[in-house]
Amino acid sequence: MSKLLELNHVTMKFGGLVAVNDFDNYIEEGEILGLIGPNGAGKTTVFNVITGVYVPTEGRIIFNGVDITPFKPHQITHLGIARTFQNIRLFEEMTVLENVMVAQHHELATTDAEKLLRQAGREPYGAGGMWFWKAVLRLGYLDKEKSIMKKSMELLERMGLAEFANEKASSLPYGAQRLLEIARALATDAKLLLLDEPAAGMNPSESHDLMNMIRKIRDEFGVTIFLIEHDMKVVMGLCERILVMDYGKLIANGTPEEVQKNPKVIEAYLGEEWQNVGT
Ligand SMILES: Nc1ncnc2c1ncn2[C@@H]1O[C@H](COP(=O)(O)OP(=O)(O)OP(=O)(O)O)[C@@H](O)[C@H]1O
Repeated sequence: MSKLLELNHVTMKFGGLVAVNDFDNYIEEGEILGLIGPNGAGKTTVFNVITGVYVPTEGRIIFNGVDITPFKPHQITHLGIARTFQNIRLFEEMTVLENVMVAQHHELATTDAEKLLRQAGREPYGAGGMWFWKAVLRLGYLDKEKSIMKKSMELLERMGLAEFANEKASSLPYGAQRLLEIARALATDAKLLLLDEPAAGMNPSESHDLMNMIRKIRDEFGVTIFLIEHDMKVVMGLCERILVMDYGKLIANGTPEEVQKNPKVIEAYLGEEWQNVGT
């Protein structure tokens, strides 16, 4: 297997606070990799430096052989890294289908529509610009719209969300909203999917379905998965390898079995209660 993403001695400081401290690891192509650790350990900051939200203070990030360290978020999305967030970030007023269609905005943006909107002084994807995309999607204003709609419907079908296509995103059950976020990320043709606490707020049956869906996405879409998760049943049952962070530092790297037995991990994070979880 080849390395899809490498983090080479990455450090991220916010003033005096070292949120990520000399993080040195990699993600193999096709892997389902977990990132765990206590609150404030630096997990989301790792996602933020990978996706270009922050440029790391030190170190390099290599994706598919390309040094993406200084790249802007939209460039990184374009190269094939997509993410979901801890708190669901859907366009609530749009339908499920429209949410997936808008996520392909880098395709829409190849037309003059975005330029037009910028000239008019409006942010294309901010609240003010949303009316515009809604109109574009509804009216079939752009030539590409039909193929984007077809691709979006196929994606919804594969994710088991097709029955909700014309419902408002906010009307979906919670677990389905989380799946819709993943569908949106996949719509960008991502090679690497970063999932920030995908099982947060899910009941046991929803998180069980989520695990199956994530495996299916990896197998059928050929996507590599890197996920942050506090639900140990999900992490231990799903991930092939797990990285553990504490106070910005990587303290362990191994299979679920290895990580569960690691005394440093038990002390920093897992404690006693995880032992009831099993694998
Ligand atoms: N933009 C920022 N400015 C200043 N400090 C920040 C910033 N982003 C994160 N931090 C700090 O960096 C540390 C790591 O935060 P981070 O959100 O990465 O942790 P986490 O492991 O994802 O935690 P959780 O499990 O609670 O989501 C925290 O102390 C946080 O307050």
